Amino acid sequence: MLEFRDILLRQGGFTLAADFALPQGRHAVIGASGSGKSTLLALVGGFLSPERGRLVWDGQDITGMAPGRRPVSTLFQHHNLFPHLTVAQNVGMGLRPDLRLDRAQKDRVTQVLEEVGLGGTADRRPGALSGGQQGRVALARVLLRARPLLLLDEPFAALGPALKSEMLALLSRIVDETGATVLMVTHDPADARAFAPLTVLVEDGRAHAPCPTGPLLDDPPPGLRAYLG
Ligand SMILES: Nc1ncnc2c1ncn2[C@@H]1O[C@H](COP(=O)(O)OP(=O)(O)OP(=O)(O)O)[C@@H](O)[C@H]1O
Repeated sequence: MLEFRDILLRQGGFTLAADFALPQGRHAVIGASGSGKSTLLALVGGFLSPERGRLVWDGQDITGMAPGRRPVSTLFQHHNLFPHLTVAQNVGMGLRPDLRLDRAQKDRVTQVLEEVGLGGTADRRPGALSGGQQGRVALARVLLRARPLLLLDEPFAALGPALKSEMLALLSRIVDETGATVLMVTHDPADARAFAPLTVLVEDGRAHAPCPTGPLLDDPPPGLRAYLG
């Protein structure tokens, strides 16, 4: 469980407040543009520090912990793949950034590439793959890191609808298998409905406690209604 205990984070003239607990499982993060969704993820990832409050993961205070030491992996919209490395090397970096992988680790890379439907692409470079395949490489790297907290910021926004729903289904399956806790920022209510039983609404600099996705989107509060159109 991830607890936001009386958090206040200041960024320029903007403040983000959060005071709730996030249970294990899949969560969408939804809210108008500029409401603070990416800021919330940056707080959990350790890239921004709160001026007040604590962030607690499974009873451990991680407020001051460096990003690389947190139990967190992040999947960004721009997949941050290294163009000069092969697919297998890009994925292997999830295990060891220096890429000194032993036999068992190399086998795990092969296995996770199979899982995301990329068996046979290990020796290619990202530039030789489609956008959807590149997204899967980034997903494979995140899965291999196997951190219990997964942050996704509009991860599949660039994909077509069919590929996107395929990736969301794959991600849901793997998250359920691993028992991870996920926060996924999305602008698409259909993605939130498909992926996340619970949604964190971010409204005017306040992140609200997660609530059931369907009812929230069926009857959104005025700000969210205006944003969703
Ligand atoms: N580096 C910064 N310095 C000062 N203010 C910032 C900075 N980055 C973002 N902000 C402000 O913080 C607020 C929240 O930004 P954030 O990116 O979290 O919103 P968001 O909900 O993710 O928006 P979007 O949906 O448009 O990506 C915005 O009002 C933005 O102007």
